[in-house]
Amino acid sequence: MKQYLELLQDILDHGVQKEDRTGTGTISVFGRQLRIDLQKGFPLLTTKKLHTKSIIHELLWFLSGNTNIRYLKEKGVTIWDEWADEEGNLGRVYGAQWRTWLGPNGQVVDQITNVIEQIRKNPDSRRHLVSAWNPAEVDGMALPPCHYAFQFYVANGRLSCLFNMRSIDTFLGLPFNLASYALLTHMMAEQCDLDVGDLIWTGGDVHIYTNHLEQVKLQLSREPFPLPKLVIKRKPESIFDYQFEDFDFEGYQSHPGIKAAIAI
Ligand SMILES: Nc1nc(=O)c2c([nH]1)NC[C@@H]1CN(c3ccc(C(=O)N[C@@H](CCC(=O)O)C(=O)O)cc3)CN21
Ligand SMILES: O=c1ccn([C@H]2C[C@H](O)[C@@H](COP(=O)(O)O)O2)c(=O)[nH]1
Repeated sequence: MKQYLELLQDILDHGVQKEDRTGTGTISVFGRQLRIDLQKGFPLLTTKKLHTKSIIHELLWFLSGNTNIRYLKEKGVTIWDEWADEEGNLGRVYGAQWRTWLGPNGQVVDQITNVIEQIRKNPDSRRHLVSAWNPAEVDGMALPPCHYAFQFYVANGRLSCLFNMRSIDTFLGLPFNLASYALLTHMMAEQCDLDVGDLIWTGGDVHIYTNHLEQVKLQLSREPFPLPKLVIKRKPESIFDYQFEDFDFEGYQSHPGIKAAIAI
């Protein structure tokens, strides 16, 4: 994850001060890309301890199509609490767009099922795309999608994934997002009988909140450990049947966690 640490340094070196919606203040750069070879290990940060439980449950929750935080709360995951209403609803965020995109004539589009079917049947297609950015529904969401679209690509028996983010909380959010899409790529690859290839991240407004600067410097002072290996213990019937217990990050060695306030 040298690339991630280089990105933090890049923002420190080139970022401009920018006010933001949350009133916290950021330093920000515009337009960056990271490329991670998933054959070389699982991209879980080692320069601070990451809460893998939150990452796995959030992804399973997206895949289930659910947009109420009840499931997360039951699992002890609190990362979406601040954005939910009194009933726990977030509006038609990620899960709803991935699984039940609503078409003009009342049709319901399951983008995840469709993309898997297409990867299997027509691997060379250049249309393996899932979009969470639904302009007609953005106003009803607690937070418009930050990771708004992703695309798969098959070559030499390997599945690669490119995901796009419009706005990136580089210290708190991005380590979660990288691990989440890496996990999704491994699951999709297993379901399509492919190996994993590259994970490519593209970012628009890539920022560090000004109240994360000390934490960033601490992280940059640490020496990374070797990356862990993801073990998926079984191959379920479908992408929707994975359970938390199916995943193990073998050999995950990290520096201690670093506390930071989330900008709301
Ligand atoms: N400002 C901001 N940054 C984000 O990354 C973000 C949002 N807002 N809003 C929506 C979701 C929620 N996400 C979050 C929310 C909290 C943590 C966080 O506090 N992480 C702690 C551990 C918390 C835990 O897992 O229980 C960390 O140290 O990584 C991370 C991502 C990602 N997204
Ligand atoms: O998965 C996520 C979700 C959110 N973020 C960050 C990016 C921004 O710091 C905020 C969203 O604020 P906007 O004003 O809507 O851009 O949340 C993230 O990094 N990853």
